[in-house]
Amino acid sequence: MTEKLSDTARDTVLAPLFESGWEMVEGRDAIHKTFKFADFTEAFSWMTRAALWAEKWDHHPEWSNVYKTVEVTLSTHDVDGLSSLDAKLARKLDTL
Ligand SMILES: C[C@H](O)[C@H](O)[C@H]1CNC2=NC(N)=NC(=O)C2=N1
Repeated sequence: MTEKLSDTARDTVLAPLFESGWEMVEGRDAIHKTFKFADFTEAFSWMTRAALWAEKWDHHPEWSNVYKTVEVTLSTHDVDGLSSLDAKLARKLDTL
């Protein structure tokens, strides 16, 4: 069962993500990061790899792509806020 991140978990789990460019979305319990690539092919192939992880983990990003930029917001809709699944997916997106 997925649960909202506790205050203590937030300190340990979110801190490294903030270091790598993720930030809280204003007015919402969600995190956001802008990913920039060399060109559209790089951006879209990264999205394709990301989509396979999202599907494997049944946890999906809110995202949009314009040319070589991908805007990603992560939140867990089932709990209306951040869960460990968002942190897990964020870490994966940072390494793809
Ligand atoms: C039924 C299915 O498991 C759920 O709707 C999953 C699918 N992907 C999801 N993705 C995200 N980001 N949050 C969810 O709560 C969620 N729930």
